[in-house]
Amino acid sequence: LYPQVTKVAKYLPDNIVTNDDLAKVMDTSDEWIASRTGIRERRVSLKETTSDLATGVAKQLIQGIDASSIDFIIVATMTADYGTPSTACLVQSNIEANNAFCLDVNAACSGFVYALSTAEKFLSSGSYNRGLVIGAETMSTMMNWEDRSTSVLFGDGAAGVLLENTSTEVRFIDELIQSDGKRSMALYAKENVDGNPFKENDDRVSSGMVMDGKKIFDFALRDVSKNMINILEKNEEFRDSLDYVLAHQANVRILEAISKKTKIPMTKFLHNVAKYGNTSAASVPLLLVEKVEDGTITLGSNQNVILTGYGAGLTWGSILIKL
Ligand SMILES: O=C(O)C1CCN(c2ccc(-c3cc(CO)ccc3Cl)cn2)CC1
Repeated sequence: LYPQVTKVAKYLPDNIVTNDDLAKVMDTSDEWIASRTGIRERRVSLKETTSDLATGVAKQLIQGIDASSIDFIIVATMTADYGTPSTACLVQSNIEANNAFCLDVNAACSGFVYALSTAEKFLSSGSYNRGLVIGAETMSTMMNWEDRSTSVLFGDGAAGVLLENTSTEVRFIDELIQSDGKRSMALYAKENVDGNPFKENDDRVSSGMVMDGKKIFDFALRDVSKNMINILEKNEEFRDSLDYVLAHQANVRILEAISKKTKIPMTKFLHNVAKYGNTSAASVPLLLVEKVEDGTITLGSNQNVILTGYGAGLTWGSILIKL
C-alpha cells in the first residue's frame, strides 16, 4: 500500500483586487507590480477567515466519501484564525470528520510541502489510511498595508488534496526538506492585523509582514536551486524524465532565475502567480489544482513532478512525486 494523491480542490474568496485597485489606495502602479513580480491580481477576503477557506476545500475533497473515514486533517497556514484552536480543528467541526485528529503546520510558504511530507509518513507507516492536506491563507490579515513593497505581493486562497493509501506502486519517490532558523529575521510578521483598505471598517494596525526582499530573493535563488539540483541528482532517472516543477508562486522572476540556475527549462515551471499573487502555503496546491483542472496534469497518469516550497523560517523543501 502506498500513499497517493487521489483528489484535489481549491477555494478562493470572490473579491478580486487588481493592481489598479491597489494603485487607488497606495503609491504603486500596475506597471511596477506586473514588471517586477508578474502579479496582475489577487484575492482579498472581505468576510471569510482562513478556516472558512480551508473548509471550502475540505467539503469538496470529501464529496462522495464518508467524513468519518478521514483519519487526519492537516492545515498548512501562517494566518490561522486563532493562536489556538488550530485551523484544522475548526475545519474538522465544519465537515464533521469526527474520527480525525487535526493539526496545523506553520512553515510559511513551504507549509504545504512540509504538511504533505508529514501526511505521507502517517500513511506509509500503515497507522492511517486517509487524510486531508490543505494549504490555506488570508495573507491580507498579515499585511502592513502602509508598506507598498510587501502588501502588493500577497493574496488570499486555499487548496488541498485527499491523500489515501491505495496504489500498488510507490508514488512518493524522495524528498529533501530543509530550514535555517539563523536567517529567520529576513522575513517575519508579528500578530495578525484584521484591517485592509478594501474593508468598510479598516481597523488595521501597522505591524504585519516585514521582508528583506533582496535577502529572500537571493535565498530562493541559491538554496532552493541547490535543493532541487541535489534531489534530482540523487534520483537521476527522475531528473531525465521530469515533467513539471510546481514551485511556490512568489514572483515569476525568481522562477526564471531558478530555472537558469538548475538548467531545468522554464517551460517545465508551471505558474499562476499572475492571478493570485503569493498565497504562501496555498500556492503550491493552488497551482496543482489549476493544472489538474486545465488538463496539464492528470492524476494517476504517473507524471513526474517536483513540488517545491520556500519562504519564512527560513524553510524550503522539495518532494519528488509520481502523480
Ligand atoms: O523587483 C523588486 O524591486 C522587488 C524585489 C523584491 N521582491 C520579492 C522578493 C522576495 C519575494 C519572495 C517572497 C517569499 C515569501 O513567500 C518567498 C520567496 C520570494 Cl523570492 C518576492 N518578491 C518583489 C520585487
